[in-house]
Amino acid sequence: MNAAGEMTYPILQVEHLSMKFGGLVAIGDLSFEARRGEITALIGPNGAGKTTVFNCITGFYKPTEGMITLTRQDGSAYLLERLPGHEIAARAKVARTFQNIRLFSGMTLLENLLVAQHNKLMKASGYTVMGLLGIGGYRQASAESIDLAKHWLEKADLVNRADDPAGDLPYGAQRRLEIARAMCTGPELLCLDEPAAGLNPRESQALNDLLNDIKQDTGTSILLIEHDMSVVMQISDHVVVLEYGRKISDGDPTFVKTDPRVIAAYLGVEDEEVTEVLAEVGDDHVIEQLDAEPDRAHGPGDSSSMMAGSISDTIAHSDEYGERITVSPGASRARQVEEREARAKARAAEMAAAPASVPVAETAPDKLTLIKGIGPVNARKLNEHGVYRFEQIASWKAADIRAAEAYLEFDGRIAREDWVGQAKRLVKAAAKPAKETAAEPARKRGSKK
Ligand SMILES: Nc1ncnc2c1ncn2[C@@H]1O[C@H](COP(=O)(O)OP(=O)(O)OP(=O)(O)O)[C@@H](O)[C@H]1O
Repeated sequence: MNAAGEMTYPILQVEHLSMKFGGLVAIGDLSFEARRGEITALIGPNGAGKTTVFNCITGFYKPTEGMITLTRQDGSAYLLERLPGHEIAARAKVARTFQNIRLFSGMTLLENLLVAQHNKLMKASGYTVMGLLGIGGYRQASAESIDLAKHWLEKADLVNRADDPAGDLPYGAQRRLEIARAMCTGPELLCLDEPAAGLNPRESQALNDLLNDIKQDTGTSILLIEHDMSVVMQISDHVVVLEYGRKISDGDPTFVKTDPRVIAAYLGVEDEEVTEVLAEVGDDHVIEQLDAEPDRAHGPGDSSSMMAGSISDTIAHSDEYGERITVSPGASRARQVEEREARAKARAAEMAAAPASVPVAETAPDKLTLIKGIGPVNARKLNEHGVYRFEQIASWKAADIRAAEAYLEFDGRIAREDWVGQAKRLVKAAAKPAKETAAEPARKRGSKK
């Protein structure tokens, strides 16, 4: 309910959305809302499932499970997962842009915006040649379309180039033209897939201005996928963060920016980078939270990355080498979680108590930070638990990895970053010069014979 006492429904409600591609679960039990008249950003690392969510909303994919409800200003509601793609645009009034610019590059800017209004013009023509010749409402509709196109060219700061081919525009201007074209369809929800990708700071600013204009002047709600945090943080009213197809944070930009789950999981950065981000944020509270136990209030906490919302499926993804990675066998059953954590803690304690396979005192410890993914903070934590050597990490079995992940609160990350493989390679590299040195005299002796 708003201040005037009217019921206000979110424009978009995504409920328990799942999308599977064969055995791969790209989205798992995702729920979030986009509020009317606001800019909602959907962010997350590469492969988090953002574009898949867009594709489900705009009818490119039919979700495996879940419900996507769009409620228009007049109160009419549409279940988008049941509508054919073209009706999502025409009836539910959802428009979108793509990660890769899709303009008619040989047509002028004005023509691009008129083509976007093709459906409206054809309707006005009554689908007859007579209509196209100017009888009936066609002439008026055509004039209105030109006015609308000019209006959006002005808003996008492109009116001076109305008669140039779209392909001649600089990249940032092409992005704005795409948005202007989408606005010519009169959407109530505008979905933008990485509109700031490849823009320089000046172009990013022009984009921010255009999106703010759209929000303020037309009341159009915007759903935005974006990697450029300067855009996200400046213009969004609400941010939803995904990781591996699941929601890990949801709130206003200030909340999300300082959410340890986002810093640790979304940014997926080295410890030192996390520390830098925290230093920038200047929030001791966040640092305390990172050191503390998972925050159960924000999710079932079945994993150390503290995903919000329960999930009944195993989430799996391809890594960069095309291998499947199981992210988390999700279950919001607290008991199971506690048992698993207790097992992991016991294993971590065993690891700490067990004598290191190489006596630490005899040689200097290895520089664990050479393993990608281990920063100084976690190297210290590992040292505290008796792990000093690449050899120790190289010999980790699945249970050790789980224990270390539980201890470092790095759910799935150690496996994903293949610390064991990295450690093995480092052990091998360290052994190499020694072998070569040993082989050298033999070779020399051989050559004398
Ligand atoms: N059509 C498809 N068939 C099979 N797998 C797919 C398909 N579309 C997406 N995926 C997989 O789903 C997962 C999510 O992909 P998606 O493109 O939605 O992520 P994203 O968050 O948009 O990533 P990026 O930021 O890199 O664009 C990835 O593992 C991807 O490989």
